[in-house]
Formats: sequence, C-alpha cells, structure tokens
Amino acid sequence: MATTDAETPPPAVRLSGLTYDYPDGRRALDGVSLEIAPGESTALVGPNGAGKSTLLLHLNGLLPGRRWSGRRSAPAVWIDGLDAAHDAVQVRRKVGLLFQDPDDQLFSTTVLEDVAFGPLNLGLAADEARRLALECLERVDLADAADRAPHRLSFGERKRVCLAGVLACRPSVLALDEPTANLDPRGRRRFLRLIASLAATKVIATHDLEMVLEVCPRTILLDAGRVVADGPSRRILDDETLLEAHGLERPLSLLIGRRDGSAS
Ligand SMILES: Nc1ncnc2c1ncn2[C@@H]1O[C@H](COP(=O)(O)OP(=O)(O)OP(=O)(O)O)[C@@H](O)[C@H]1O
Repeated sequence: MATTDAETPPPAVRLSGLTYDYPDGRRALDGVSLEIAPGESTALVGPNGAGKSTLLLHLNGLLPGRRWSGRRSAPAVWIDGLDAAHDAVQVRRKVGLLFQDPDDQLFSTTVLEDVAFGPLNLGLAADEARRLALECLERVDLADAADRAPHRLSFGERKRVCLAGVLACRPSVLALDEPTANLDPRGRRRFLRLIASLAATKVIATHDLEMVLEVCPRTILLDAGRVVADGPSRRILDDETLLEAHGLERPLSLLIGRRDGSAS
C-alpha cells in the first residue's frame, strides 16, 4: 500500500505519532513522528531508556505500535511506503535488524547455517543461500569461521556473524542497535568501515557519538520516548546545553576541536 505517488519515492522510514506501551504499562515511545529518506544514515541517540531500541523494534514490525485516531488506533509505521502492520511480511523482508546483543540473534549450530537461515527463509534454494551466506561472511572477514559454532566465537566475531546474517537478507533498511558496543578499537574500526560502505538506509541507535560523527550526517535525539531534537549531527552533538539537558556529553573530538565536520 504505497503512501506517495509513483514519481516521488516514499520515505524509507516514516513514523507518524508512534506510541508504544510495554505490557507492564511503561510508555516507551510517545508520539514519535519522523521521516528518513532512502539511503540516509541517521543516528538515534539519547540516554538509557529513551526508547531507541524500542523504536528499532518497530521498524520491522516486532512490536505493534499505534497512533491514536479518535478512539481507534491507526497505522504508525511505514517502510518504503508499506504499512508495517498491514504488510508485515514484506516489511520484515525489507528491514534488517541487528540486535544489541548477538546472543539474541544467533541460534544455529554453525556460523554458516546461521547466516544462511535468513535467505533460506526468504525462499532461496539451499545452494544459493549457502553461496550468499559465504559471500556475506567474507564481507565481515569471517569466511574461515563458517563451520565453527557461533557460541565459541568472541563477542566481536559474533556481532559480525549477526551482521552477515542481516546482510544476507539484502535489506533496504538497516536498523542497527549499538553496533559498536563492546568492540575493541580495531574491531570497532572494522565495523565502522563496513557500516559506512553499505548502501542501505541506516538507522543506528548508539551511545558512540564519535561513530555518529563519522557515519551519520543526521541525528535524532530521543528522551522519554519523544523526539527532542532532529538535525545535522555536527550541530546537535556540538550543542552542550541540549546534550546536558538529556544526559549526554559532547564527543571528545568536538571538545578538543579535532573534528572537521565531515558528518555535518
Ligand atoms: N520488555 C520490556 N518490558 C517493559 N519495559 C521495557 C521493556 N523493554 C524496555 N522497556 C522500557 O522501555 C523504555 C525504553 O527502553 P529502550 O530499551 O527502548 O531504551 P533505549 O533508549 O534503547 O535504552 P539503552 O540506551 O539503555 O539501550 C525504558 O523505560 C525501558 O525500561
């Protein structure tokens, strides 16, 4: 169900008044509206509990969000013009979600099986799924781990296996939850290079504000489930008053004036 005409491509992501309460009644998102253009790289930042992960879970329909329209709920999430509630299967195919914790994502006996699971599930033949899985493992420098058990890999390796699994489904939107958390400096750099090289639309929830300056021209600041700022990363991350008001600190490179403003 497209929401715009054929000449104007719809936003890759559109949220309209998205509100979500967890079953225990805790409100995690409170009237979030935003649009992200195809190919854009956008950071979601904010203090712990701001609603970043909850927002990412909505992008591929893992949680049922809503928008109030009188007494009835109405669509609130669209991906490439598709209503995430109505066209859930298609939307899940479009959005690759990288979980914060790789152990929430990995479940197969071998790395190759894990990465091939998505393509197989999408209906690819076994040979083709295997070929694609190996290709994606090569992209994350883990082709030689194909036959290993995921739970025997290091955290950083498991995270890369998860990314390979996401890429193997060829998503048009990548929703990445804390992609650089708990990685060592070399692993972090490697992950950053890889993320920067991907053409998909990226929505990245993170506390790594240096990464935001490198990879995301745009930043959305969430607090208590609401969007409190949305604009060029360099401007938002250099605004000490704004950041302090929401429990964040200016990234070191801006504090010491080392950043040339590449993600401005
Ligand atoms: N499964 C859950 N059940 C109940 N409440 C939850 C659940 N998951 C998250 N919450 C609550 O929803 C709110 C938003 O949480 P969320 O994990 O989306 O925040 P976040 O911005 O990703 O935080 P962090 O930076 O710590 O990862 C918080 O108040 C949190 O306690």
